[in-house]
Parts: sequence; structure tokens; C-alpha cells
Amino acid sequence: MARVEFFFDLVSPYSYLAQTQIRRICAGHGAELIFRPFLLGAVHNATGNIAPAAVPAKARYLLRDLRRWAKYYGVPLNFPRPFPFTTVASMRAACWCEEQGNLDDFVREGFDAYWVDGKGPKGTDRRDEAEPLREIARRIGADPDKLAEAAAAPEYRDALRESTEEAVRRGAFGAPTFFVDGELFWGNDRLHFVEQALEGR
Ligand SMILES: N[C@@H](CCC(=O)N[C@@H](CS)C(=O)NCC(=O)O)C(=O)O
Repeated sequence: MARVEFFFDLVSPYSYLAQTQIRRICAGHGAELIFRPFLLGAVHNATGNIAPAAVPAKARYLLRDLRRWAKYYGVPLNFPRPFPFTTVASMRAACWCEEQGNLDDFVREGFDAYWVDGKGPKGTDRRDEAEPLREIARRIGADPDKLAEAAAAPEYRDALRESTEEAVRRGAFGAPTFFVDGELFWGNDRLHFVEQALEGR
């Protein structure tokens, strides 16, 4: 069975788009799908990359591009303001969900909360994540206090750091990053190559 790893951060709109498609793609090819949390800002820092929205002309273009993709897929997208926002606690909580076996639900509900329903963090301060985390907990049927506790615990801080470092070691520089049996693909707009890779297996 082919194995698709999907490294994501809830702050990444292209990861939101890609996760609306990746389950169908993997199911259609009988591939195993493994979501992997990482911290996009740390990936950018480690690789000397910069967020595309830091270039004003690119930021304006990306907004149009994202809307076109959402229309193309027929999925909702409500670009959140302010942007960017912090996801450090959310992504640590994602590491806890990975351990609990409900990361798939976290991914779906987290992206929907942040990129569809306007329930994401309203700033870049860690405290801005308190309510969004409670929202995700409600949606996935987790104990909100446990999720908040996990987000503050050193073991999930370390788990997130390790998965981020692993992604960088393996060649990641942005999101979404996929590995198909170890081969790296970057971008929602490269999902057709992911499919092609799966067809050849
Ligand atoms: N064309 C790509 C754009 C993806 C993208 O801009 N990703 C951002 C995060 S949402 C990133 O990490 N960019 C790094 C870069 O542009 O090098 C796609 O369709 O997914």
C-alpha cells in the first residue's frame, strides 16, 4: 500500500484547499493517508524561506488564486482576518490528537473552523488561540481542558519541534508538503503529480 504523508499547518490556506481533496485522492488509489503536523513559520525560518504574503504584490495575487481554487473545487473559503495568525498551540494540540488517534478529525474540523467559519485565532498572541482550541475540541468531541493542557505541555512542544525538523531534514520549505512513499511534492497545485505518483504504484 502506498503511503502519503501530508505535512500541514492550520495557518496555511493552500493546505486547507489540499486537505479538501487529499482524502478522496488517497481513497481512490488505495493509499494510506497520514496527516503530520508541523509549524510553517519554523519551516520558513529553518530554510531561509519567507511567507509569500510578505511580498505585497504576491499577497494580492494569492488572494485571487485561492478564491479561484476554492471555486474550482467547489469548496467554501473565507479568508480570515487578521492574517497571519498564531497556530503554535493548535499545532501542538494536533500532536496530542495524533497520539489519541483523532488527528484526521482535528484536521477537518480545524481547517473548517479557521478557513470556513471564521473561528480562528484573532491575532498572533498565544492567548488568541484559547477560544479557537475550545472550538476545535467541541467539534471533535474532545475535552477542551485536555486539549488546552496538551497545547501547553512540553512533550507536545517537543513533538511539534521534532516533526517540523523532520520535514525540513527531508526537504520541506513550505506547505502543504506531501511525501508519497518518501518522495516530496509541494503545493496544492501539485496534487495531480501526487496522483500520478500513486498511479505508478
Ligand atoms: N502554488 C502553491 C502555493 C503554496 C504556498 O504559497 N504555500 C505557502 C504556505 S500557505 C508557503 O509555504 N509558501 C512557501 C513558498 O512560496 O516558497 C500551491 O498551490 O499550494
